[in-house]
Amino acid sequence: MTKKIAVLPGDGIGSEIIEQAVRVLKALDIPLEIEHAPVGGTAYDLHGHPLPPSTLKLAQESHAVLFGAVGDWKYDKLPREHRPEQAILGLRKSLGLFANLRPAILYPELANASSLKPEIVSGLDILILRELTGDIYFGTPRGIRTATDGPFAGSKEGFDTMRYAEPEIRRIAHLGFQAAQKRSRKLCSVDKANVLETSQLWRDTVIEVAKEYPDVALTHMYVDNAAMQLVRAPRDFDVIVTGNLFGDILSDEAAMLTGSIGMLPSASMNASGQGLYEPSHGSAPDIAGKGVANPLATILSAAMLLRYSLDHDAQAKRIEQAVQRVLQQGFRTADIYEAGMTKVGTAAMGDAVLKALG
Ligand SMILES: NC(=O)c1ccc[n+]([C@@H]2O[C@H](COP(=O)([O-])OP(=O)(O)OC[C@H]3O[C@@H](n4cnc5c(N)ncnc54)[C@H](O)[C@@H]3O)[C@@H](O)[C@H]2O)c1
Ligand SMILES: CC(C)[C@H](C(=O)O)[C@@H](O)C(=O)O
Ligand SMILES: [Mg+2]
Repeated sequence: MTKKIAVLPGDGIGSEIIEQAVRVLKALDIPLEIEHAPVGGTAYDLHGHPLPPSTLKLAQESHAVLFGAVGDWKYDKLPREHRPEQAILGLRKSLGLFANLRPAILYPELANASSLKPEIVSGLDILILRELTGDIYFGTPRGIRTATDGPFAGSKEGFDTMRYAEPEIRRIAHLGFQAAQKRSRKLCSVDKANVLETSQLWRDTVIEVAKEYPDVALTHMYVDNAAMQLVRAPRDFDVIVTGNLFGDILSDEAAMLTGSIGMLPSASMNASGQGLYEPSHGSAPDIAGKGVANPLATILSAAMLLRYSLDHDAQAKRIEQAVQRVLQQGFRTADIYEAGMTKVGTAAMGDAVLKALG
């Protein structure tokens, strides 16, 4: 049966990197119906909304969404609901994409590109499981108001609400334990339970859920320590489960262990297996339009799409092996370049992956 894929390139480098991932998908001989739609600032300019109803409808009707990136500094002065980032947040919330998988894997060929020394990072393979539809990202009330008490009464104050419901923590915790069972049976839950009530409930709930997974070794770590341990001894981690905000920050940190944020793919899944696949990075306005962005995180996200939403594990592996092959052949975009390698732009990296598919 032909599967429908919604392709939402977005802003900045979004269209450059998505183009390469779509070329790879089309080269696989899998019957796919691929439909593009505008999102983010691009959609705001066209339709006055970063997530137009037609784009949301396409995403809802598709088996999977392949997403580029959204955002540009030029929209920073818009009211929040019109900003490009609301598109990705809106898609996550509307599609119920609560589980965000961000695998940080160091390809051996990039050992010198990592921000850490090869002896600390070689063989790195960790999975950050980030809860994606709760936390301070979506909690209400939020806003900017005049403070009525405290030393700053009378001044403007910004406020947000961090919140997690117990079932919300429970469902991501289950996925964390199940992911750990398929790997090395180690799960580290990251929170800030020494300060935050939300985190206390998080920790208590994860401990409850752990009773159903006696074969998994559960540890807990405060997020500040986790940020430190990730650069001190990253291989001590296997699966990390954490909330939306901490997961956002820790996954960018983990990306640099793999050589570049341009290497970190992601899958965001809902309860019925529908997924949105996107690189973990943003629209990179500083390099947009120059043809130099690394498309590999997006190409690897397309591999995750095949694995998790279309059940084409063999084709997913084919892409992952092709990526490894181009790295072995010495092709490097600027972000992972080192002397002696062949520096290529976005499209030439796409060409190399296509060729390496075999
Ligand atoms: N899911 C998303 O769409 C998403 C994710 C993160 C940030 N953003 C948005 O993107 C915009 C820019 O944010 P930012 O600068 O903080 O983060 P960013 O991830 O866009 O860029 C951070 C740095 O990484 C580099 N970089 C990112 N992707 C790269 C790639 N594929 N190849 C080579 N270098 C790459 C950039 O050039 C920049 O120097 C903002 O509007 C932000 O809100 C969107
Ligand atoms: C653009 C922004 C809303 C998004 C997030 O914070 O989740 C991004 O940083 C990410 O990691 O996907
Ligand atoms: Mg982020």
